[in-house]
Amino acid sequence: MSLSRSIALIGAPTDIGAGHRGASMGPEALRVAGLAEALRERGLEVHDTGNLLGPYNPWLPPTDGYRHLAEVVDWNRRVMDAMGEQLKAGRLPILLGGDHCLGVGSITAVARHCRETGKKLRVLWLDAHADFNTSQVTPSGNVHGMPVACLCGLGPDALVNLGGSSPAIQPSEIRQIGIRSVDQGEKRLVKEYGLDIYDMRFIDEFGMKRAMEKALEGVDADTHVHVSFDVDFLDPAIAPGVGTTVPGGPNYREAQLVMEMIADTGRLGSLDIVELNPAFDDHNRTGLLAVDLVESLFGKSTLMRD
Ligand SMILES: NC(=[NH2+])NCCC[C@H](N)C(=O)O
Ligand SMILES: [Mn+2]
Ligand SMILES: [Mn+2]
Repeated sequence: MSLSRSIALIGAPTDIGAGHRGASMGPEALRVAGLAEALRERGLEVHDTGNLLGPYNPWLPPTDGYRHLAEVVDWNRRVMDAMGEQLKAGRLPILLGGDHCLGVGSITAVARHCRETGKKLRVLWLDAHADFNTSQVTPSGNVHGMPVACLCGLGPDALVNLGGSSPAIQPSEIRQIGIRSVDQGEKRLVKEYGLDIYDMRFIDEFGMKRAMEKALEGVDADTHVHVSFDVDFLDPAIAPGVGTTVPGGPNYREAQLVMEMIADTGRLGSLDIVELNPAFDDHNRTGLLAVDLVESLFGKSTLMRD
């Protein structure tokens, strides 16, 4: 990655797709944890574009299998437009979520940018969850459990067709890492769509190094790598500040290795940092950890390599 590359921070302060309130405070927690300063320290130019404005969370129960679908669509349109604008300007956009439903807008923009520029797309989905539910099988109606399905063409028309062509991505363009909570009906869909998943069982058996080697296989000079970093990917012992904790996630060293191996490809083109929920955090500990990991993602490595 060339160090002159400029970065755009895009705040999307909403918890519209989540089952707990508070991810709306994520962008500010990341700023307070020093995200922009840390990236500048790495020699990168950082433009904080501020926060997008979108509908408030009416906090209603789901209807027809979705909670707040209209508002979710509205937020995702804004995210898609903002990400698209920065990609067009040649900047590397970082979405500061916000809950993970925003991955639809973010990755739809990235996929379109790849089509327009003739790049291959590799999405690395770092998460405890597969986020492949539909309104038929969701246990919650929360759209943050559905973005990967929507991106693959399975979901409500307004999200599936957000960028005007469906599906936004092929299942073969995504790799999921750290997965350890997949709902019953979701499991069936994930198999049917042939998602490439490096779950905690794989990581236990073969190690994070092997999982990442596999996840990065085929990434070359023509590849745009998008990282969708759901902070609940991390073990809750080190990252309590999320709404949907699942025990048994990657520890600090494993998470660092993930980020370092992605950095080593030099192909990082865009990033989501989502699901950080300060209402569940302890003195912004999880926000600080997220910033620390993002530094590694942008090439802050061991003393040996610097
Ligand atoms: N992005 C997330 N944190 N997703 C959590 C999803 C939890 C659960 N699978 C659901 O669909 O409700
Ligand atoms: Mn997620
Ligand atoms: Mn998750």
